[in-house]
Amino acid sequence: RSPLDKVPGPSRASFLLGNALQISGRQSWDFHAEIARKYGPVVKLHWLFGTSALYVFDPLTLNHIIKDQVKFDQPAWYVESHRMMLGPGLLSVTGDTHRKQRKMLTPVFSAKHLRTVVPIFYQVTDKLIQAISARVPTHSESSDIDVLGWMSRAALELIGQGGIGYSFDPLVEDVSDAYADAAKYFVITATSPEMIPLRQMAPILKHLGPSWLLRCVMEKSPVRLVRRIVQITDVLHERSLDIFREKRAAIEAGDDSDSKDILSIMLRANMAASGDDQLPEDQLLGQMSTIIFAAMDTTSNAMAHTLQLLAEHPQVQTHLRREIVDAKADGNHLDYDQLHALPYLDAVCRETLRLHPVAPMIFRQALEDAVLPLSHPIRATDGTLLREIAVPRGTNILVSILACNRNKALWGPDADEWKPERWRAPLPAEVESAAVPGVYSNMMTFSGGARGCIGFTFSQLEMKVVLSEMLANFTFELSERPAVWNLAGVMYPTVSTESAKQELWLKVSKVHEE
Ligand code: HEM
Repeated sequence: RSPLDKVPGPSRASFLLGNALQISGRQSWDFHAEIARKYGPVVKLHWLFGTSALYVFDPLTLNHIIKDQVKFDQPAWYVESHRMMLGPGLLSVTGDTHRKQRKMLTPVFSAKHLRTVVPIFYQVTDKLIQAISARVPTHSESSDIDVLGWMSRAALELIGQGGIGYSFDPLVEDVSDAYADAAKYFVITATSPEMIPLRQMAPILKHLGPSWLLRCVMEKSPVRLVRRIVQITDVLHERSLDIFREKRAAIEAGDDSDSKDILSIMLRANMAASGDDQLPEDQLLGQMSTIIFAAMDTTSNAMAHTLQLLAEHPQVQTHLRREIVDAKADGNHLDYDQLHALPYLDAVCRETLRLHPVAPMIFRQALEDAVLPLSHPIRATDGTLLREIAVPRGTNILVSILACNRNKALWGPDADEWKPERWRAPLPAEVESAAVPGVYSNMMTFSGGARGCIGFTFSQLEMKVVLSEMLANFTFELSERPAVWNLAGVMYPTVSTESAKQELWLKVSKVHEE
């Protein structure tokens, strides 16, 4: 028996998998909405292999979970499986090593540094615009374009050039690159619902023996997804190693003293660090794959989603284009400050990331017995009132970013609607007083605390550069091909609930000069 048994929640759907597939299935949006509505902001779920988990979006409870990395951190299965796939980067280290890595990387994401990356972002975005223009031949007609495909290519190139100083894709021509292909399939494969039960094995597999033995087992696995992940991570690792060695040699030879990409800055900072603060080679390498993994699909899907919403709301699109075109009066690129001073662009980005948080839920585990407070008491299954919940060590916690961002008690009855205007007025008092522990605008989209998204300012800048140029050059309308969003570690669009191919089609035409 567990103290969690008193917490209300849905009944078990499967003996072995509990509610895990219901909560992580591609079309589990209704299940999320239903349990949030029916049971409130703390819900007990039946989890894998007969265990229990908590599904949480109560802001006070989240504060205790997100801000206390000693008591609550990412679960062992999450950390170990990331380590197997990406190496020891930020997502797969804990404790002091995590703190040391954050200390080294944080300055790279400062506003001071990001200003220097803006020209790199525009070089990439100009090519993106050129490439799409070539596919929208006349001024009077529109073309059906897979905007997700283009946003993904651009996002890889932006993190390639801005993150590791490497070009994967010229954009203006179609070339096939093994790394770009592998990167495209990595996130969807690694975060698919089918992988969640498999990834739980990682802490056990770690003790199987030497890494070559583990590799042999994975390569021969009867599960196709596991074999696929081995192939993908091999490609990612080999190329990362080549780039890393080339870059390090250049820096050591003094040929790369002013490159602005994250990797160069990290390598230079590492060389300058004192013995204790220095990171070993495997951690620097792990960082490269982690940053690319964390940066790519998240931002590209957010940008594609924004374009889809603008196609669905033509008036918002027109208003936003007007704001951008007016600011670009002389036709030049908008600089860092000008981009951040555009109120409507900011409102559109915030509202999209609120309603459609790209990573809809994240995992935590209680590392020791703990007591979690609740904003409001809840009625337990035995009829008593619960003001706090005793959480046994090892309990899995699903932080519902989705439910927190759509919480009607905070955002009001229209919380499920996309309304950029809500950011043009003071936010509801309930939002302000809830003190949601997210790093971004009272939302959990980028999480918070010591594990909050380190790249959120990078991502914001990327979105604003790309969206401002896309809107200045093109108009977007809905295509006949539907866009179906699927829930996963990183949500993604397909044309149907059956299709596995990530794509999002819109009718794109050139903006008419007035
Ligand atoms: C719309 C875009 C993005 C969203 C919604 C997003 C969201 C998140 C979330 C929710 C986490 C917390 C994960 C957890 O605790 O389990 C996270 C972590 C992280 N993100 Fe992002 N992210 C985005 C873009 C980026 C970009 C562009 C980068 C890098 C340039 C990045 C790098 C990272 C890293 C390295 C971590 C791990 C931090 C740590 O554990 O210390 N992300 N992100």
